[in-house]
Amino acid sequence: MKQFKSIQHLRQACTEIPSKDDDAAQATYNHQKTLLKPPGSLGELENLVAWLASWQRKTTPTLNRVCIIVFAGNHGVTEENVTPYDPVITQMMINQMNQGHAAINQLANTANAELRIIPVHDLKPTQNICKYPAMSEEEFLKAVETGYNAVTPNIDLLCLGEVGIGNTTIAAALSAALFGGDGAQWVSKGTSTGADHVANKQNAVNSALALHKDILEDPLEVCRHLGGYEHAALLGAALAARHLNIPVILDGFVCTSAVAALQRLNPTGLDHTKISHLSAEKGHLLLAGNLNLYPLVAFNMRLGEGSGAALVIPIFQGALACYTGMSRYKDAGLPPNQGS
Ligand SMILES: Cc1cc2ncn([C@H]3O[C@H](COP(=O)(O)O)[C@@H](O)[C@H]3O)c2cc1C
Ligand SMILES: O=C(O)c1cccnc1
Repeated sequence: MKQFKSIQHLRQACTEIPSKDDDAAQATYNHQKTLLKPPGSLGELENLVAWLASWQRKTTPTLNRVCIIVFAGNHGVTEENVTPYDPVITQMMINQMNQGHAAINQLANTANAELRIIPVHDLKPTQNICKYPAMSEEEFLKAVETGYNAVTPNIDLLCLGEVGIGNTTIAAALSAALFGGDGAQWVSKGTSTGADHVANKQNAVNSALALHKDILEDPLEVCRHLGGYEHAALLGAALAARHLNIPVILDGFVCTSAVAALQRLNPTGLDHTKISHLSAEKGHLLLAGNLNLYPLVAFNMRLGEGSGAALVIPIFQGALACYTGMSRYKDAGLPPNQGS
């Protein structure tokens, strides 16, 4: 079991990270040129195979074990009336997921993926970020460890998701703290349909930024002061995946905000991740742009739970099936590809 004894110890794990295997990526492009199709005709699918190979560090990537991990947490900022839903829904959604009845269960089944649901900090809420640091150092590091240790080395592709009433406010606060701007730029409605919640969310983000102004230059302190338990676990899981050569698919705004600090700590820190879909939360586009990570699809979804990440798994499965299943020109008795 991984333990982080201090923020400094965690910072070191975030900065000293393996790089990708460019030779494995190049080997996939070489093989793709021999396949029975015009060169490059599978477009982005060819790049996805190369990306999987470079982070799995093998010339023939595998997707035998695709795992979706949903981290759950609660948030003191719900005191600020930032969401119409009661925090008890977080536990209720975990129960539903454990019984197979949530949206994520249907999408996970469709993609043949394993689903793990992990409550963080026993679902006890963080402190209200408008008044206090969200977590103590110990609480923060424990939540990061929970995420880190949830990732087992046998996973081929890790999809990340979350549930936690109030967590889109936290996503906006983290994004503003890491990349500048204020509540007006980063907040949108989350689960709400009313303007009142949006105004309250903006005010909450602005007062949290003012309260914690002295730590905004330090990405991990930003995560501790303005983040949430599930956000910290998501960061830990994405970090573990990097150390274990596992590529990662992120869900929407909440997931992306949770792991963004990894790129601030090392400019390549999120290169092993892809954003699955562009969330309907407007902050997601701004955040993706700041991270230089571009979502694979835009379906106007704003659910969370890992739903967007699960949705794109079949794209990767299709890309790999072509790569491993197609004939080469020479298998078909044809001369080598004339287009290459
Ligand atoms: C029934 C229900 C199921 C959900 N599944 C994911 N979320 C999503 O909505 C919440 C964040 O939105 P906000 O910041 O507006 O509270 C998180 O739980 C997120 O996973 C849900 C929300 C609800 C109500
Ligand atoms: O994009 C997200 O992550 C999101 C949007 C709305 C509600 N929950 C999550």
